[in-house]
Amino acid sequence: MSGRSAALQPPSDAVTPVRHPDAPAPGELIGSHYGECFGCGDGQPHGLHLRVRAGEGLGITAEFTVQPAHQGAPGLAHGGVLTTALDETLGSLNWLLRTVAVTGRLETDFVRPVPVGTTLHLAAEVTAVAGRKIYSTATGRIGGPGGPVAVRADALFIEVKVDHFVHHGRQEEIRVAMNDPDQVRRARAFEVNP
Ligand SMILES: CCCCCCCCCCCCCC(=O)SCCNC(=O)CCNC(=O)[C@H](O)C(C)(C)COP(=O)(O)OP(=O)(O)OC[C@H]1O[C@@H](n2cnc3c(N)ncnc32)[C@H](O)[C@@H]1OP(=O)(O)O
Repeated sequence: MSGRSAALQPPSDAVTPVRHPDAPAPGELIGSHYGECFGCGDGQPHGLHLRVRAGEGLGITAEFTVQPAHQGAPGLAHGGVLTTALDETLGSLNWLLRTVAVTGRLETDFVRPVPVGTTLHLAAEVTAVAGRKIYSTATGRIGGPGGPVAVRADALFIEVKVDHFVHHGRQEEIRVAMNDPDQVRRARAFEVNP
């Protein structure tokens, strides 16, 4: 059983967005947007260390292997961790639009249990854009990229300015990020008009 709420249905004036000409090439590994990110950063020992690749059009793929630190029930991935993997994959679609956006709404269907040690093969795509609202969908499969769906999600991301993070983030981390030229470059890479 699945279904998305009305808030995740694109309005009638939504359009199909265009892949940004400077988006990473299909097949290119998309680096982490922030080293301390729980989803994609290398700086989090128990993070997901998600590896994301740009796909064709408005799609991307990603992989994440469930570790013992990600358990909910014995030997099984925690649902919140699986949702994080979907959220991070969907968030990486920002790179294809070169837009900065944050998750506004995310609805997950848990279809099959995912044991520890399993590699989750994720695929996500942007489906529509209406003003600042970006609609997207993702699946996570087990046993290979063509294997059965274990989780799927629909999401609404809302475009924000980089200032969103500077204003809301704890100053300690913001200061470190702003003093890191690589981090500033990565943040600016999301923006169409830096
Ligand atoms: C320096 C370092 C930089 C690093 C960069 C890394 C970036 C990558 C990060 C990726 C990390 C991975 C991902 C993560 O983990 S992102 C982290 C998790 N997400 C957040 O923390 C977001 C928290 N929420 C907010 O900040 C605000 O609520 C936002 C910004 C989202 C909207 O507040 P804002 O005041 O700006 O806008 P608005 O309220 O006028 O709404 C605008 C439109 O949107 C519609 N709407 C809004 N919410 C919802 C909803 N829940 N359901 C349905 N609709 C919703 C709303 O009806 C309106 O529609 P319309 O009236 O126009 O039709």
